[in-house]
Amino acid sequence: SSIPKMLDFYSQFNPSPLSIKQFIDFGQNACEKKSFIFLRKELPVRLANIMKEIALLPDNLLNTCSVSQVSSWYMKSFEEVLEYEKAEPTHDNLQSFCSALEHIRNRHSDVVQTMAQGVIEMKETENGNVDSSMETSIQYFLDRLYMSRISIRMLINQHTLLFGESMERQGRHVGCLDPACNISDVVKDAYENARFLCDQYYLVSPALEIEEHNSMDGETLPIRTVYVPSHLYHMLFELFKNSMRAVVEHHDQDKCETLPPLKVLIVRGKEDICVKISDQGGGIPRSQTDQLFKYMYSTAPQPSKSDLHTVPLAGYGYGLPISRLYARYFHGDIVLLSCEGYGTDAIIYLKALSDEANELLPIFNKTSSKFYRATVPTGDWSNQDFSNRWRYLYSLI
Ligand SMILES: N#Cc1c[nH]c2ncccc12
Repeated sequence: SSIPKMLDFYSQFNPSPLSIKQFIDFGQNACEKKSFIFLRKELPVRLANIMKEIALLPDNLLNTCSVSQVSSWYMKSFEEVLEYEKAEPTHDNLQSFCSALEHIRNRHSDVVQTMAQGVIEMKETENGNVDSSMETSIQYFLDRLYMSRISIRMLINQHTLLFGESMERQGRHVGCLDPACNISDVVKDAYENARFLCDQYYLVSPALEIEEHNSMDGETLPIRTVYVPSHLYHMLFELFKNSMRAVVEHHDQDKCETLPPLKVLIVRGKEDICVKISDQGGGIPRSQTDQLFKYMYSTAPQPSKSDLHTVPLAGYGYGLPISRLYARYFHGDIVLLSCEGYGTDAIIYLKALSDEANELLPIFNKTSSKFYRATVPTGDWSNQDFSNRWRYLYSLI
């Protein structure tokens, strides 16, 4: 039957969140047929859910050529997966399913940049005055689009790593998961790479001090957990770049003082694992902290490509909002606590227990579609400026 009918059909189902424990348990004695049977239903469900939401976008964003480009990528991928809806799990079909997934993953590799371009195009058509309710609904949508994309790429990566050509044993790794991820090793890795960029541009960089406390499981060190190292690396690399930039720019060089070091504290608690990066980079005022997580705010007209690699720590780009989505994807978070005039603590929270680390997935339903069409009540807090209406509405969801 037609694609729009299939869209309506599959968008009625809620996505099924998997926990890190389920990913690991399945992957440790993985069965390609079971994975195929699960994915040929779950991928269309997740694709259809987010495609319904793309269709609800404000017209001035939906009609930009960038957003229609992204929408056509999703439509094409949805069709391609549906070709396997009733296919027999023969060796050939399993093999072609795997390459179809790799093809889909490549098709969607530039979704984030293309959406950022769409936001810029929209700002141009609105000649810059985008009201805050528009900003809030774009923030709401992009958070959900990118979270959905993280989850679909996680499913595709697990299947192609476990059953694809690159079958060579990944040591103890299970797909892109490491059952014994050494957190301080990932911290050092991200620090060294951010420091390389910092040295290249500023000729100096702050030192790193790491401290670990394990209040659980016999206080064993180093602290290890089941996680996706590439997700943790992405978050740490982004935070280190911002901390280093703040420290170097806050300390004028001619005094030849050594820069204050970045201090990282890794703590294993009963429920949470925390990775705190403390810098003495002068901090930012409280009024600006949540701006750093905004897609609209951080979509400054992109410096030309040449600038981006010459000024590696320039702008904030989408790094912070997307890093926070990676943390939230398995029910963790990223929080920025700044003391203006002194420095900033950036804390990554992870779930300590893999059976509590469930995927956090957007669900297309009446609530989410209402969000795009709502007329909101007048302010209900004293001297609340009316731009915060959406925040109030958001709090209801
Ligand atoms: N992320 C992050 C940051 C970590 N330290 C910072 N200082 C000023 C502005 C942003 C940051």
